[in-house]
Amino acid sequence: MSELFRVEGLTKSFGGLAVSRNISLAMPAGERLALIGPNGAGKTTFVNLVTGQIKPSAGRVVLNGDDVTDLGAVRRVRKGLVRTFQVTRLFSDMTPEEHVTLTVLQREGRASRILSRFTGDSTVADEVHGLLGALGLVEVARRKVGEIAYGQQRLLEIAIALALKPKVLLLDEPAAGVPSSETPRIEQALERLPPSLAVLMIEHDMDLVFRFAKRVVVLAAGEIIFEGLPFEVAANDKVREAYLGNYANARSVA
Ligand SMILES: Nc1ncnc2c1ncn2[C@@H]1O[C@H](COP(=O)(O)OP(=O)(O)OP(=O)(O)O)[C@@H](O)[C@H]1O
Repeated sequence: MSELFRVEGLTKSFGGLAVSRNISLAMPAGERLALIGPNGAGKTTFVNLVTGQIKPSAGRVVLNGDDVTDLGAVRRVRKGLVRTFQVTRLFSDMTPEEHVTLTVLQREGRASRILSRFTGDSTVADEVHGLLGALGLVEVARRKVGEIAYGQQRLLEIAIALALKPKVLLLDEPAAGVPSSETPRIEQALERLPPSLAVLMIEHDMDLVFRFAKRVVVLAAGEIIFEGLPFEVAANDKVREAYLGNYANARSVA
């Protein structure tokens, strides 16, 4: 498939610490890419640079042929670059239905009318229902977020991200903090993401990485040290070295 998204020479330092070193990467539509690496490798920083939360000191971010490097995060979202966060950012007193409805209305530029006027809008309601259904959240659609399982909260974040109609979706550890009994639900939801969407997922759970990803990129100390097929990653000496420096247990990349 043809290229949808590309970063070129993305570079960032915090003080004297080089956290992104000349990172270049391209993704076609429909990509399923896992970005892995030891703690502190610069994975979240990479997502922050791509989505405009922070500015690079050098390099470019290109979406659909447009250079978006100078755009802020909100304008990048409108162009289709959407992320989720490592730690949930939801309102515990609101329901999943309200979260997704507000996101759809915001996308449509109608959020100022807020919830009072949307109730009769069956197009919005249908879209919201469809998104919640796709993520398996229909039964909890009208429960307060603070009362639903953490795995469901994480799924809600994906529903919200999808409500923004992304072209490229960056998932920062979608299974982090989720009890193992709930991870199959996350996996199923990831499998059902729209096929044309390009997805980059940061994840430490290697079982999930191997099931999800068609391609794996490994970052260590801000640099790409490996790019290839999932089955190749564990056998790569540079990768083993990078992980073994941080983890006593080689299973992390096995
Ligand atoms: N705003 C910041 N100011 C200074 N240093 C930062 C900032 N953000 C990140 N860092 C540092 O940059 C390095 C990379 O952090 P980052 O969170 O990108 O790594 P990561 O690969 O996502 O790690 P983890 O797997 O633990 O989430 C770390 O050493 C971190 O302390």
